[in-house]
Amino acid sequence: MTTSFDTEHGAGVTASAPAPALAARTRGLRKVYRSTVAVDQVDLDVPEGAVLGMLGPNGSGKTTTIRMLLGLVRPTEGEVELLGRRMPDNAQHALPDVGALVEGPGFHPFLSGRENLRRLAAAEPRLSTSDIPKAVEDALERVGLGIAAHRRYKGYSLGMKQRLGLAGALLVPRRMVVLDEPTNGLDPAGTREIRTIIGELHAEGVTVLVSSHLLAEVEATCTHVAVLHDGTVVAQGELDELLESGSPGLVVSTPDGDKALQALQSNRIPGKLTPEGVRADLTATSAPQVVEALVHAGVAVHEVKRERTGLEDLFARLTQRDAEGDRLSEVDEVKA
Ligand SMILES: Nc1ncnc2c1ncn2[C@@H]1O[C@H](COP(=O)(O)OP(=O)(O)OP(=O)(O)O)[C@@H](O)[C@H]1O
Repeated sequence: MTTSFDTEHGAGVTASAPAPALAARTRGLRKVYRSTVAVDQVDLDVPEGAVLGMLGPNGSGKTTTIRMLLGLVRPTEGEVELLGRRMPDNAQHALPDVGALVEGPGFHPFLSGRENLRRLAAAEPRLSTSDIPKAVEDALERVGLGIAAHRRYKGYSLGMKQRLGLAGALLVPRRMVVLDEPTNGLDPAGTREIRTIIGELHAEGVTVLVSSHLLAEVEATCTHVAVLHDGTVVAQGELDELLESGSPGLVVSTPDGDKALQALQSNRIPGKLTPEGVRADLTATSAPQVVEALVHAGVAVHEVKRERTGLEDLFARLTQRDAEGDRLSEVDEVKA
């Protein structure tokens, strides 16, 4: 896929297949803090309507990337486009459509959650004064903070602070919501609620960018993933494709296991018997070729599925510090 940077409209120009519309993207993004390279050569694509999970070890550059996307930090080099607008110069046009929960939202410690949210709501260009009370109550309810809304922010637990930050992001309908570690400090019930809210936003067509350390959460909630390591993106794309790319195996359910294995062998496809049928190795062949070989041999194929690795395996392999060569070859595979 070839892309170009169209600052006015945000649409990628392709020579061949049409590019997916992108809610956010970066090209050659780099941020250097004195001697620390926090982010380097990051080309991130966040497709419209996706729930993209940004994963990476501590210090891999997730927060810095998010802050540059939102115009909170100016890149040392590179370009950022958010909802078709160049950032940070067009922040005032892009940001009203973007709800964000980033580290350390500036809430006032001696005001209640509700009062803090009202102050935030007053600064929302899309909210009229008369709509503020309802918008605030709706957002508090949505994040499960209704009962504690009268209490001072100062006395909130970390999880309650996270919920209030999330309420601020959801004060008005958004085209995109950016959540930096939203489950930080939340108990399992709170984590489940965040998952539900992300699911609701996705169903409404809102693009969600969420950074997380919780791989299981990302696997359960995200359609897309970007893995960062040492400030660079080592893999990105659809979650299913990334998971499948790590395991070149096809699991075939069939009552004719022996016949299937024979068919694989006569087509020089490595395979083995499994309880449900056979597993064909896809290192040197494709899934359609396996199916064709089996069907041609008269094997009753009931079900075919690619083997998937867990996100945890994929993440470990991509971010392994002592396996640079392996990591790079896998990235090529993933991007191919
Ligand atoms: N304001 C800053 N000044 C100096 N160095 C910074 C600053 N912000 C980030 N860094 C450094 O940049 C690197 C990337 O940090 P960043 O917070 O973006 O990573 P992260 O992936 O979000 O980490 P975590 O998962 O721990 O939140 C780290 O080495 C960090 O110490």
